[in-house]
Amino acid sequence: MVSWRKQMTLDFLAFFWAMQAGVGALDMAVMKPDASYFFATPLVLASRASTLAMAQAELVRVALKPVASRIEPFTTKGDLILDRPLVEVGGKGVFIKELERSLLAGESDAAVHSMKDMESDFAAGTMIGAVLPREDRRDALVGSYADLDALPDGAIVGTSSVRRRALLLHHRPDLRIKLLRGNINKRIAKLNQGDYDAIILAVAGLKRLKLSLDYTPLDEKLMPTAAAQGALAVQLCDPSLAQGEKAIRQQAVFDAISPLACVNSTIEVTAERAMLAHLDGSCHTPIAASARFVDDKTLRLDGMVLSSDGSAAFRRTMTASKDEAVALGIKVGVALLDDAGGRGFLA
Ligand SMILES: NCc1[nH]cc(CCC(=O)O)c1CC(=O)O
Repeated sequence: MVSWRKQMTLDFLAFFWAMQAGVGALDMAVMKPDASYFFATPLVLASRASTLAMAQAELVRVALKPVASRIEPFTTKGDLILDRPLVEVGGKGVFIKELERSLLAGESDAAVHSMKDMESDFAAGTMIGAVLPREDRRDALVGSYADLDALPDGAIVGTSSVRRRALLLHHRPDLRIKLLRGNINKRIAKLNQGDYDAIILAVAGLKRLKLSLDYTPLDEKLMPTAAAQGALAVQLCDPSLAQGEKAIRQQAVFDAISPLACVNSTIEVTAERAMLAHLDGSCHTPIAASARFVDDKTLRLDGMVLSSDGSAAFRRTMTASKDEAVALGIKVGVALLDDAGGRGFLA
């Protein structure tokens, strides 16, 4: 097998020869071997070790073909501490930091994340190489009840998300919300044991794990979703900051990852995350942000902030050109803060 470095040289020589001989761009495209030649060793995808994270990383691995890649699992702090709400363990970053460390240390080439779990600012020197086509973003009511209205008085509902808790209590103050952490299979096992009447999980996770169980996707009018829910992000080192051989490999990684991007999903999550960043990226505050295209050029962003017990809630919907996703996110964020009477509302 020809090493990728030697192949680079050969490719350059071929290009040089083609320039000299006046071969057209079309012929060059045909001469160019497939992207997998860059990797003497396969592209290493870092993932959390949970079953959902591994299934998501596998989606990226398959999408990357013909570039050869393998998945390297990492156990994160968020996976180890399961008896406390995420906000107490250190917020969303607990799922991400170990993967970022592996990227920066050169142990992995790219990291696959649920974008919902990424803070607004990630490790310096890294970037989002691609946001994949988004899965169904809705929350699901899992269990034998067909809808929130069908839950009996005082029913015990499992979730550890401050947003889901606040929204549930907003609609049904009688419900008893009980902490539920751990990977999806453990959560479902706890439901089946009878610890809860129902639990809330993301539809995206259930679909990606191909779990066949009873669930009802919840209407987004009642349960607006978290920023970037259902979106997968691939994070990598910014190749423009590297030097020498590292830069060559990081550029090859970038070139392999960037075609996986879905433009519309990227624009949606950009608006949602801009709103979240303007309000509070810490996930202490219940915040929903969900953007959708209303036509080819126009984006509508639905944003909501609630008090943690759901008794107070503010919601705004605005539209803007798809080229102004960040401005739209900030505009909705500003309006919500104004409605809520300022930053004092954010816990
Ligand atoms: N914090 C856990 C988490 N992060 C992303 C998902 C679901 C997959 C997605 O939103 O893409 C989940 C599980 C859940 O909310 O049920």
